[in-house]
Amino acid sequence: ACCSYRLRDALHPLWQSPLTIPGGTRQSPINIQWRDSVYDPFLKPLKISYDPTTCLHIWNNGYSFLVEFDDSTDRSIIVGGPLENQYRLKQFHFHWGAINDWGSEHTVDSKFYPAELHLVHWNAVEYPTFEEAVMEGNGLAVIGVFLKLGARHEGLQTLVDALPAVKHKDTVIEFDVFDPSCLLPSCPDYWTYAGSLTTPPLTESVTWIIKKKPIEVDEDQLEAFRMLLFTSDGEEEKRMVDNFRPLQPLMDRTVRSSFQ
Ligand SMILES: NS(=O)(=O)c1ccc(C(=O)NCc2ccccc2F)cc1
Ligand SMILES: [Zn+2]
Repeated sequence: ACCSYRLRDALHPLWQSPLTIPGGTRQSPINIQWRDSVYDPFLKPLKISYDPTTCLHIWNNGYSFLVEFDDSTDRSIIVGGPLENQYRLKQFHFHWGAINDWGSEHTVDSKFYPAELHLVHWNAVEYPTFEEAVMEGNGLAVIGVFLKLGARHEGLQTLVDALPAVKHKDTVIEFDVFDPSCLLPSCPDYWTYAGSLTTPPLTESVTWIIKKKPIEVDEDQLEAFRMLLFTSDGEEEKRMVDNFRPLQPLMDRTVRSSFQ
């Protein structure tokens, strides 16, 4: 019974693959224990410059909905913070729950937020393609932003209005102009740690930059996320909710903060 319990526990329904990578030492997401994070005065401010016209389309990939960008040039980049190089924006997506009590991937002092935004960037200075960067320890940089229930977010609304068009898995809609910096909190404070992708292939290639302050969205906007489907048109409908990975062990890692 004990081993089957462990086996059942290790194979998460959403990913069908082991939840912890055998031998993984830097898996994500993690709980950020505020008091255990270490202020690093050498961390630089994160510099973000996105060109809204690099936006391409919104795509339901059966895990989340992604807003993808033209990453063939350095028009939308981040630099500074904990990063040695500049990193190119490739896509952003969200993770959310069936109800407001959970949904984020990272937690802060064991508190879940109802949703979490991930802005995915790759190191185009050192690697020729995203696919190669995904396999390297310093290949990716993902900015995580917590969403909390509150006022309606006008910038998010343009995205929410497009979601009915990507209700089913493998549907895509053109999305010409969008500036993702409108989804970032104004406060510059962040935590950073070395981690991994939170969906397969779970590679340990991500420098995580988690913003301390959440953005506010309203109930209708969260509900719009929850009307998306994991399933393709014609299949038995499964609502796209609870698309977050369980917390992973911190192991021998320190979370640094850019603030005191
Ligand atoms: N939730 S997250 O950690 O921010 C995350 C970010 C990006 C991916 C991704 O690009 N997967 C597809 C993929 C495509 C090509 C090569 C490798 C890949 F993982 C997965 C998870
Ligand atoms: Zn993600």
